[in-house]
Amino acid sequence: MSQQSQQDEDELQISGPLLVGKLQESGINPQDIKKLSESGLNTVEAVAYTPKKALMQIKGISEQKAEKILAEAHKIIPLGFQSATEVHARRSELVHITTGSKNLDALLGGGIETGAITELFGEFRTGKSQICHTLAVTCQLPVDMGGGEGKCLYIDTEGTFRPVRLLAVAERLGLNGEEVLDNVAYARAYNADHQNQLLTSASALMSESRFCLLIVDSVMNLYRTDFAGRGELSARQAHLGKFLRTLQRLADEFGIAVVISNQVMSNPDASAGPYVANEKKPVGGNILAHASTTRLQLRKSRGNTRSAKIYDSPCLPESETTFAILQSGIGDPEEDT
Ligand SMILES: Nc1ncnc2c1ncn2[C@@H]1O[C@H](COP(=O)(O)OP(=O)(O)OP(=O)(O)O)[C@@H](O)[C@H]1O
Repeated sequence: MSQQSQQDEDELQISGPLLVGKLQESGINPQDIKKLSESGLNTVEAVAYTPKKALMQIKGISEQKAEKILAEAHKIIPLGFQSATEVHARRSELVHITTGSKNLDALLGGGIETGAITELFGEFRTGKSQICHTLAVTCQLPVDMGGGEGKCLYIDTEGTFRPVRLLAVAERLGLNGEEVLDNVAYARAYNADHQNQLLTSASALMSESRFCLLIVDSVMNLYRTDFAGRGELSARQAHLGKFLRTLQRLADEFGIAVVISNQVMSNPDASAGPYVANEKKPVGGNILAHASTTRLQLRKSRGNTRSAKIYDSPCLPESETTFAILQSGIGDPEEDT
């Protein structure tokens, strides 16, 4: 093991999630631990959050074994009630990752929240992918500079990932371009099943070193092509639900920020819901709406300026701001001189 990865592992063990191997000390046998880890359950937290039924779907894990594993995991990770004071103290430690734009950060209460899913939706060219590229770099900054001091995982479903855009952001921030690229783990997803499977590899990577951001750009693209037609809608939503639950689990387990971009479609029933007439709404239905902690709507404005509006958030007001897409990544309109 290299010095760097040993250091990463030590850091994870001190402050981060507990690796699933810890269950061996509780009497779970190493073969069963290997099976858990091969199914994407790389931490004790992941095991503790998994329902018994799902554990029993792992080949070689019987009901009795699943009960024993869960009982031991719950001894280490208690899932009961806690006081609001404790919740408040934990939440005040949450890190926010800067978007590169002061306006956008202020709108988001400091930046992109870790431990949660943030959805960016809007028409093409509204800046969704550009925000993702900028975040892949800013997340690597120290916490006092608006970063999360961690690496980034980037799942690209559209083939629009461009490392050269990361280099431009790195240059602006005075970071070493080579190191910045090394800290981004990239995967192109080719179909909805593959997109789902990539989360298993993502979980394994996150249990090896410190990641603080997972990007999926864009979340619905492959679902829209793999599940065409109304007849497949319920199968699509079930598949999507599983994908989003895993994303949320990873956010909880590793304390990472999850950012998903999403497309929009014309709203056939403009009178229903909060979207006014002629406005396009995000795809993915209620399942996606409920899975996203914060939903940010992006719109095109003049030139390289874009507007962003909080559409749904548990604690942010529905306000609006503007930002700019610059050669050096996301910034503010006034920077563009
Ligand atoms: N190097 C650059 N410098 C400045 N602006 C750029 C640069 N590269 C791309 N842009 C601008 O970014 C915009 C595209 O944004 P982005 O790729 O984030 O769109 P999107 O919302 O992800 O759209 P889509 O749904 O098509 O993927 C375009 O207006 C383009 O001009």
